[in-house]
Amino acid sequence: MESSSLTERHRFAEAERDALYKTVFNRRDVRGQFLPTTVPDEVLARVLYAAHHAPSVGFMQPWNFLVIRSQQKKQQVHQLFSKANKEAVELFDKDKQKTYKNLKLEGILESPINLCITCDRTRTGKPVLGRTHMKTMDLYSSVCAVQNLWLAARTEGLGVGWVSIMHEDELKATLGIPEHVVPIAYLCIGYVEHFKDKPELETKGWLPRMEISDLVNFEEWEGSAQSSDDQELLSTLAEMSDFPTGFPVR
Ligand SMILES: Cc1cc2c(cc1C)N(C[C@H](O)[C@H](O)[C@H](O)COP(=O)(O)O)c1[nH]c(=O)[nH]c(=O)c1N2
Repeated sequence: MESSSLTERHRFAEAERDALYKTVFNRRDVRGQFLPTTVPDEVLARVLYAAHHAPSVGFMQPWNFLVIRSQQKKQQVHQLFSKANKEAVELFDKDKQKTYKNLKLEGILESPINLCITCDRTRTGKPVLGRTHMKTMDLYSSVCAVQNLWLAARTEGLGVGWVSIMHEDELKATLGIPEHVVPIAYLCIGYVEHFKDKPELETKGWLPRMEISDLVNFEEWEGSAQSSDDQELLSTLAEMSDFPTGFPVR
């Protein structure tokens, strides 16, 4: 078989690829524009099912999905956020504190669904294939589930906001999460008035997006380009950064 047909064989059609990249580049962390509109259960089921098809170390599938709809439970979690957020602001330099205070960093009460994605570190017993040496791999597996859900939600027109400004032990106590289970992501989910074009932390001057070509190295840490292929890759990446939205697919 010719090499060109080999490379084409498994590639998705252009429109399908565009749809995936569009999803990636238009996904946003949403905190502020939630609508109270109910999320139909079949939509929620689809994004949860997408999360459940994430990769996991040793096929451990360490995740659980805690769906929170009651305003009472949301209030309790919101209190955890408020307390931790007051502590958090003090940790930044004085000049950054003003910007910090102007950021909305959660949408716990306004979003119709809160979701806690967890990692059960004992899910398939010991040892776990692939976690024998790098012990945090189960945690990363649950993060993969979060990302699957986040992307699937974007295609459904659902906003997702990740809230991590709270004490882990307090969140566990509030949600009744047992000792051996780690809360990975507390997410606020719902339909939104609009999706922003860029991260709010970028537009509000917290931090800029870095140049990807500054983050790619070769053969070893801080290794510079070795070959013309390496150079080519770097210049292609540098050109991509020229697009205002990060990519030409809109
Ligand atoms: C592990 C983790 C934890 C958090 C976040 C993300 C991730 C990956 N983010 C969202 C984060 O600020 C956001 O992803 C970046 O600013 C980039 O913006 P977009 O996600 O591209 O819109 C986030 N945002 C926020 O307002 N409050 C928070 O507590 C957190 N926590």
